[in-house]
Amino acid sequence: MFKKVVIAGVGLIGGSLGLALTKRKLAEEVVGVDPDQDNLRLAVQLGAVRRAEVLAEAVPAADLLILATPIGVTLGVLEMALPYLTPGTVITDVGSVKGRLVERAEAMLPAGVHFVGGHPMAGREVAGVAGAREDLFDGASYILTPTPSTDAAALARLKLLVRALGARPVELGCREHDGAVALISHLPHLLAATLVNTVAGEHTEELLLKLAGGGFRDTTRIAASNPAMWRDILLTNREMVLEAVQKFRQQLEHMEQSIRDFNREELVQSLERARDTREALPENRKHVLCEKLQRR
Ligand SMILES: NC(=O)C1=CN([C@@H]2O[C@H](COP(=O)(O)OP(=O)(O)OC[C@H]3O[C@@H](n4cnc5c(N)ncnc54)[C@H](O)[C@@H]3O)[C@@H](O)[C@H]2O)C=CC1
Ligand SMILES: O=C(O)C(=O)Cc1ccc(O)cc1
Repeated sequence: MFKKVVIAGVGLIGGSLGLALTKRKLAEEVVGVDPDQDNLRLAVQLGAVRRAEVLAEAVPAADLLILATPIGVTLGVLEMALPYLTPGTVITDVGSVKGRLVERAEAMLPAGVHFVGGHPMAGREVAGVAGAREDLFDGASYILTPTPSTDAAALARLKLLVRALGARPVELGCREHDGAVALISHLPHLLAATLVNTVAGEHTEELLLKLAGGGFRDTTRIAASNPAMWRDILLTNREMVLEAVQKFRQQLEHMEQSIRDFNREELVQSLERARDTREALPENRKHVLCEKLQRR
């Protein structure tokens, strides 16, 4: 499918892409670029990349460049790669927030080099290549964010790649993407962290954690994720996250009022609506929700 794939940022997501590309024979060679030498060595050992290179040697022969870095440095890495890019290279990223990234990337690229924004809706609570998994993207949605100037052939190649990873390509505009992930990924993260902190703020914290059963575990699993990554996500998608918080606050206040008023009908209506919506959630989340997988 690809001759040379270069992954800049061989962490959890970059490493998982490297493993999937290699194990599924989707690329002749996968090369890693990362300033963290220990992580890079481990990536080679685990087979996520065949070897490590620096951007200047890796990029010229790349037919696919995947930017899998923290969102704050993605554009900087692309800028550093600019002098080495050759026509025909397709570039994609995996960032959790798009903002103006795609617009800026498109504006800086030379003719014949094509950028298509990407975002796999799959992850784990651990950072670094040590947590990378070949099957991370199996059954997941994988968002692509084409624009009116996106090259149709580059988009088609990335859609094929996404399918070959076992994921389902979903096309969204950047703003639409950021609004959607604010509600279904960023807000849940914020709430999981807030829920844990609510318990952590009690003087009986130790007892409470001892008593906590599946409900607390299930609703707070993602609070164990990488804090630096989530800080970047929440601040980069600030506007959409604040809108989502506002919507959540309205729902919470509605529930609160039903309880205050002893309004049995309204309370059960809210709970029934939530149950029915939750039951209709497509069942494709083995990589995200399956506890067994996390323990492996
Ligand atoms: N962790 C998750 O569950 C998901 C994360 N993402 C996105 O994937 C991206 C990467 O996240 P993770 O893989 O979780 O993080 P990670 O921390 O596991 O990996 C990031 C890697 O980028 C490297 N890096 C930092 N600066 C670099 C530079 N200048 N050049 C090259 N490499 C550099 C780091 O050394 C690290 O190995 C983020 O943009 C995040 O928003 C997307 C979906 C899920
Ligand atoms: O929110 C989730 O479903 C996860 O647990 C994994 C995850 C984290 C960050 C992303 O940008 C996308 C997926």
